Amino acid sequence: MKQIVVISGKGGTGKTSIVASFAACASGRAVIADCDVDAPDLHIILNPVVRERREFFGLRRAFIDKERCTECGACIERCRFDAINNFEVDQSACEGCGVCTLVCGSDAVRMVEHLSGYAYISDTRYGPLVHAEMFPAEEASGKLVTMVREIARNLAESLRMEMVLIDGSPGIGCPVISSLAGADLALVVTEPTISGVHDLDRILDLAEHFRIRAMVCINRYDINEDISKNIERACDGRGTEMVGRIPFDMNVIDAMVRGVPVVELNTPASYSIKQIWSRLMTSEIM
Ligand SMILES: Nc1ncnc2c1ncn2[C@@H]1O[C@H](COP(=O)(O)OP(=O)(O)OP(=O)(O)O)[C@@H](O)[C@H]1O
Ligand code: SF4
Ligand code: SF4
Repeated sequence: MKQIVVISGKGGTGKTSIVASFAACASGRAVIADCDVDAPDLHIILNPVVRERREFFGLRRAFIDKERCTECGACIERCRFDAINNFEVDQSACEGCGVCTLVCGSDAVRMVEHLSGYAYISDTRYGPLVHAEMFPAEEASGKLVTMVREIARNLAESLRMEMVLIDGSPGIGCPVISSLAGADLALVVTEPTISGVHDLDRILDLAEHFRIRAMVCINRYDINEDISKNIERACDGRGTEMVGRIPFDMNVIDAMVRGVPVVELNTPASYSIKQIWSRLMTSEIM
């Protein structure tokens, strides 16, 4: 069973449109995992029917037992996040570091689990989808990504699916590291803008660091063909394979509004996406 992750250095490059199309291409052969847990939107195109919900416990938070607290102030002094005021922990400021439990000589602080979101296993017309929601102001999205990936991997194994197809988080922070780790192949989606070029470099460095084979595609390549050529040269220079160029195509937006993967329509973008999929499937890693 192989794990393919689609990532991008920045949001809005077209990652979700591409993963939804790949889901259609892989229909019945893949478990799909939406690891963009901070802003999940794959469900908009895949219209999942939820089958199972699992609780997600993020960071543990501190609680002070007023009965035991001697009001010595040691925890207030040592909390780096100024989360303790008037011998009470402000739950939205507590980062769960646990320092207060270590400095309290009266055993008055407890670290308590709390519900931070849910992971879901759903059915879609292309196969199972594992997705998640984080409650507002919650943190630990990297941990939730790890949970989504673990559920997806176990599901793929039990259903004897060929692959897990992962819609990764954008950026290069903790959630994207959790999306990438242990993947067999990463497709990096970029676009021909200055920030796109800069972010591409950072995300390729990250994939290289984890020794994950990365390939690149340029979405909306024709909005600036000069920058697209620069991206191609940069990939050449790094020895990274450029697997495709997707043109700007209003049908992609239309498909998203209609809730269908664009590959289900006959359009210039869908043709390019199918070609990219074929290249991924014929890569020696698969
Ligand atoms: N080739 C294209 N031509 C025209 N519009 C496109 C193309 N690819 C994507 N779009 C549009 O760009 C927007 C962003 O695409 P999408 O949501 O797939 O990107 P994303 O990288 O997953 O974004 P996010 O980081 O917000 O999840 C959407 O409105 C989508 O319809
Ligand atoms: S767990 Fe850390 S952040 Fe939270 S109150 Fe204690 S010291 Fe502060
Ligand atoms: S360190 Fe313990 S006893 Fe001292 S103020 Fe904090 S909770 Fe209370």
